[in-house]
Amino acid sequence: MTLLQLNSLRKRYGMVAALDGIDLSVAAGSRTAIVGPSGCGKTTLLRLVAGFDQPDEGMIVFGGQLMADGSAQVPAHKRGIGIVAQDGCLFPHLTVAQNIGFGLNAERAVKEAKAAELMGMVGLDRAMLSRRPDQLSGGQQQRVALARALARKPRLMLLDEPFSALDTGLRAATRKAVTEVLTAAGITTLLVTHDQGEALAFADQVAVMRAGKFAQVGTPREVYSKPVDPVTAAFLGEAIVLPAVIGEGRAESPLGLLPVDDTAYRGKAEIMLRPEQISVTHASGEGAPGTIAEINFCGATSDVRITLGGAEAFSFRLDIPSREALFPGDRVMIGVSGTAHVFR
Ligand SMILES: Nc1ncnc2c1ncn2[C@@H]1O[C@H](COP(=O)(O)OP(=O)(O)OP(=O)(O)O)[C@@H](O)[C@H]1O
Repeated sequence: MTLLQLNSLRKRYGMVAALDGIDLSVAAGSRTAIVGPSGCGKTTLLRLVAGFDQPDEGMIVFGGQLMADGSAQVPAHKRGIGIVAQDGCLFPHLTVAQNIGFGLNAERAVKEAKAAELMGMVGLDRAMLSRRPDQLSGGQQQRVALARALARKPRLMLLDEPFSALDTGLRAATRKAVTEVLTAAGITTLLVTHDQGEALAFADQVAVMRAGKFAQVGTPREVYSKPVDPVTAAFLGEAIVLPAVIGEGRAESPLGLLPVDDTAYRGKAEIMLRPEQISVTHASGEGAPGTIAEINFCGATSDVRITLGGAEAFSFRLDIPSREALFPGDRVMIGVSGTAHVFR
């Protein structure tokens, strides 16, 4: 069942088309991530869904009800949508308990009991209920912000880069905890992030955004393994893109003859491989010949640039395990596993 439907949404700020025709279906109970570079329109989209701003054109339907269609608009507080922003936006002068209970229409004792229950849900010690936000770590503040949003029992939760202010380890742990809480509560979630890894790890549907449009919408595996174009491919991770001639399910490429994922296509095209498909060994192994043009030791892995067939035009960069001692000028063999993706 579709909980949220966006049709041809457009929003301009003066000359800037912040949203330029957005279509999206969000299934009830699912997790969708919207990922894209800074300024592509992610926050604008969340603001429109939350009801903080109005689309110029297009339609937002939530739970079968029209929320906005360019002229009419259901106000934010009547939508039943929760939001957690980048910095949590907790009220600094209120305690954790007061923050969580804020805006709840209930007696004090009921609010306090609710706050205590939600602290358990988001994995925080109830002893923190009497603290103020500045007495909590960044990760703890984000969990309180989530508890506050959960208190209103939203049907849809919007997360606007809620982990970006946290350092790497805490970020992954907080993301996992938040995902578990939302899944257990069965709350449909829309996450906005500029972090590809976060989007792929979090969501069952990923929408890749570029200049106010969705370049691609699909499962994490689809968008990662079958990106629509080289720009989308590079945005979602390291991509090795090479020219090729395709025919009968195979590509003639600078890396030799490779099986491709598009068996119908014939002719010239670019192909893409992900680095985990590539192995590099000393010249005695099997594969296509190449030369190490550059190598930078980074500990467990080394960043190498490899040229194929002596042509700079066919060079690519790759992180490889550092266990093999390789040096500039070394001849290597490059093995490929799996299929190459064809950009038609
Ligand atoms: N209130 C506004 N007035 C004018 N321009 C705006 C306004 N809000 C957003 N924009 C512009 O609209 C575009 C999209 O902005 P938005 O904040 O949605 O991007 P974003 O993808 O969320 O970026 P970031 O990842 O940096 O937060 C940008 O070019 C931005 O400068």
